[in-house]
Amino acid sequence: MNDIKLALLGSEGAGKSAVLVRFLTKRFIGEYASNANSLYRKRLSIEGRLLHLEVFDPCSQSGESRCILEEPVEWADGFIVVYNISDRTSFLNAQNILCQIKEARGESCKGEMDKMDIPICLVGNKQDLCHARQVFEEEGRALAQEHRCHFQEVSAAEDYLEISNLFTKLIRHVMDHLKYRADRRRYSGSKSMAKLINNVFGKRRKSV
Ligand SMILES: Nc1nc2c(ncn2[C@@H]2O[C@H](COP(=O)(O)OP(=O)(O)OP(=O)(O)O)[C@@H](O)[C@H]2O)c(=O)[nH]1
Repeated sequence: MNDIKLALLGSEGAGKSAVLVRFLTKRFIGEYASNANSLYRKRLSIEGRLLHLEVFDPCSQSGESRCILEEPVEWADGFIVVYNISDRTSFLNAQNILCQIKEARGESCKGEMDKMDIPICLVGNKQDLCHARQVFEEEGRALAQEHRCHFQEVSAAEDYLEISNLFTKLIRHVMDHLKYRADRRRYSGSKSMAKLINNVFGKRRKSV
């Protein structure tokens, strides 16, 4: 069984827990405990493969500080960065978080990236509050393009299908990313083994 680890990041009140609870239970409760870090587990099957999903929903009550990010960025295979479309500050914070993920993973914020990008989905939540919109959908899409990540506007209060689809898309990307990294490790491992064999036996073979 494959283990997939996701982390939800974003400003306080952006709706991280609401998005996650919607995905896990199909429900919108309205109020969510936000004074502790939570780790949710779910078993699911994608493309016939049984997966063990873990999602980290960090407590963000202590503000927008960098230290909240450090643990989940190290731990997670993929990220859901949530902002509230009716709160521009949360969008600016999402922008910072995207940069911090890239920096922590050793990639420049906007520069050329690896062929296989870090699996991230930027989510503009609270789409039902479009009368109070402070962030245009195009801005979210442009930010996602700049960081080469998925993008989706949703309403945890009203949608299930879009939220479920975005999780599925991200999990598929994580599966591809993990496979890509494992293949690269295997390839560089066999390359250094070939080099070692060459170093040990290569010269002797020449002199025979
Ligand atoms: N109208 C509307 N309200 C939402 C939506 N999603 C979440 N909320 C409300 O926004 C508030 C914050 O939601 P949470 O899910 O607790 O947000 P959070 O990002 O987990 O917050 P912290 O745990 O404090 O970081 C709650 O009152 C939710 O009911 C949405 O899609 N639409």
